[in-house]
Amino acid sequence: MLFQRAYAKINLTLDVLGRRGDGYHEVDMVMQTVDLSDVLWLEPRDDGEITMDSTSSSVPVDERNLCVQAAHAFRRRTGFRGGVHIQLDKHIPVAAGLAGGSSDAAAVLRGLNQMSGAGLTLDELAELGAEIGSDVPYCVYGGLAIARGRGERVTRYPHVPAMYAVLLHPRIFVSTADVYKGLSPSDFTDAPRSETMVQALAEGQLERVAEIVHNALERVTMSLYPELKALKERVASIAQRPVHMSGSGPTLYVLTPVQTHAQRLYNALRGIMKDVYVCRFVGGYAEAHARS
Ligand SMILES: C[C@@](CO)(OP(=O)(O)O)[C@H](O)COP(=O)(O)OP(=O)(O)OC[C@H]1O[C@@H](n2ccc(N)nc2=O)[C@H](O)[C@@H]1O
Ligand SMILES: Nc1ncnc2c1ncn2[C@@H]1O[C@H](COP(=O)(O)OP(=O)(O)O)[C@@H](O)[C@H]1O
Repeated sequence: MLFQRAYAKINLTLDVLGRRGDGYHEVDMVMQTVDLSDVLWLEPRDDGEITMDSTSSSVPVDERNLCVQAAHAFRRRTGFRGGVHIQLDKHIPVAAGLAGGSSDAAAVLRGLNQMSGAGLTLDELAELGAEIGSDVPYCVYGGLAIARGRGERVTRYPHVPAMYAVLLHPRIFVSTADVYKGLSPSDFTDAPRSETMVQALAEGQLERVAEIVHNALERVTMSLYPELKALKERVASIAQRPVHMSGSGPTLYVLTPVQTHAQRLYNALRGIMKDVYVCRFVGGYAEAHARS
């Protein structure tokens, strides 16, 4: 049995440069892994089947699951014929803007690479991941990175900022496709903030980071879900710090470089919401099982 951890991400910046002809948007985003994770167990099957189970009833366990899609994509790419049963212990909220599904898919790619001995590089796994979803290539690497294109062009930064994020997941279901559809040209920019963000993180200007955070999708998500806007204002008044949204939402987060501040904030926010998490920024996945 093989064990893989699949971490959540938050978007520290998310700029949209414009709409493309293929139904996607050209984006430029700073992604950061946080230590909220799903756990996957991969068990070889003698009959060559791909099957899965999940602790969460909110995700399908058939071909719609990104884990199953990743296993098929891996077999197509490598010719690996082995079967696998995937046990998914789900802890990352679903459809939350935290890339839980993409991260699970990336974990299956890394896990099958190890199990099969196929020896694909992380770059090759990331390229394969793009067939499954825009965020999967980033999730193959994890850590701090800028993702461009539709998300699949990833530049990694080895730096791990000493930062905490308090995440809040209001139980609202958000469709990523609907949010992108709601963008208008006034949401687009030619001047993405990603380089500025990465520089501030590298220079340890952690208090500046919260000022640079930007998410072009926030206007749309907040207009689709006015209750989220109200919640954000309430959280800001409790936290006395800026509150941000990850990805297409609805997860909100507050950043602080001080662990005791994060813990205090967690205690205060638990009074108004059930799904609150104190997370630390973490680096990328070890490359031990892939050629470099
Ligand atoms: C918004 C982001 C930010 O990190 O994350 P989440 O909120 O999903 O975590 C991503 O761009 C989401 O990536 P992901 O969830 O992998 O998207 P995909 O499955 O590839 O696409 C879902 C749908 O979103 C739209 N889409 C996605 C990516 C992109 N660059 N432009 C788009 O317009 C398309 O309509 C697409 O059909
Ligand atoms: N392993 C998985 N975990 C979570 N969601 C999954 C998974 N496989 C497929 N999905 C589907 O993908 C959609 C987006 O899920 P998720 O990746 O959690 O959100 P987001 O893209 O907002 O970060 C959901 O509608 C869910 O049903």
